Amino acid sequence: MSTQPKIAVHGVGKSYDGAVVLEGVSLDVEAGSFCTVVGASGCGKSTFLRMLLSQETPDRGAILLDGEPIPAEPTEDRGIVFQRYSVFPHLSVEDNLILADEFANSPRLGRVFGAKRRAMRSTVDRTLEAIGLAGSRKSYPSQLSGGMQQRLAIAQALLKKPDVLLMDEPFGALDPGTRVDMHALLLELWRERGMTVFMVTHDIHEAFKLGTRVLVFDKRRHDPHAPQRYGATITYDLPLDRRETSPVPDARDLITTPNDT
Ligand SMILES: Nc1ncnc2c1ncn2[C@@H]1O[C@H](COP(=O)(O)OP(=O)(O)OP(=O)(O)O)[C@@H](O)[C@H]1O
Repeated sequence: MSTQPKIAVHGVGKSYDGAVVLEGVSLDVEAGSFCTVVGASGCGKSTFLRMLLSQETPDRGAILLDGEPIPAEPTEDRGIVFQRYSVFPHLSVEDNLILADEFANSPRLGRVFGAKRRAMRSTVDRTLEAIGLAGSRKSYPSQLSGGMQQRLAIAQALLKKPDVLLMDEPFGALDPGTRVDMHALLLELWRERGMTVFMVTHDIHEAFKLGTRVLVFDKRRHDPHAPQRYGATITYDLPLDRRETSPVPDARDLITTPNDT
């Protein structure tokens, strides 16, 4: 069995206009991991995610995907879900999912026919049931609640069957009840598909509930006279045994503030 990590990050750093955002970020992630990413606002979590998607390039260091340098452009095998719904407003619920599935099955043409099309219809039907939108299949996104739109966005990303799913606060705008439903759906699909997931969240309980590994981003060094001099890195990398209920630490013990140093 190969022990090659799915994603390997070696000494990655990133600055914007002279301000260091990330420095010395290194980690190996095995396929099928569910990494949750937490840290103070503005510490570079989204920047890190955008680098994994190739929407952003590191200034230094390297990122490897399956042992090879990560492709320079975003690719279909790396799906992304943002906090705000990224669905097509001019397509119905059903057509949004059909389009995602067509691209997964025929990335060049975006169209499938015959038996493949019938199989795709049944996948879309099952997905509509799973996300509780079967009764709204003909509705347009503007006719759905925020929670329903976000469920559609997540289902759309999952139907593309990405190898690596990148999620930036995907549940941030949802009410607590819908959040719990979406957690269950995401965990079910993650287990079924064996995807490698990175999810940024501000909710430490969500991080510990969903993750098999919690990554805490924070600054190791602070210069009070030049706050932009140092960037954040991974200060805690906490593997979780999901068979046990791990106690959730107090976030204040994990994330320091400049006054702590
Ligand atoms: N394209 C860009 N150009 C200039 N500065 C940027 C750019 N993208 C991010 N930044 C800066 O980098 C820093 C980190 O931003 P990032 O969005 O990665 O943080 P974050 O940890 O995800 O924050 P939040 O939790 O508030 O979403 C911020 O100071 C931000 O202003």
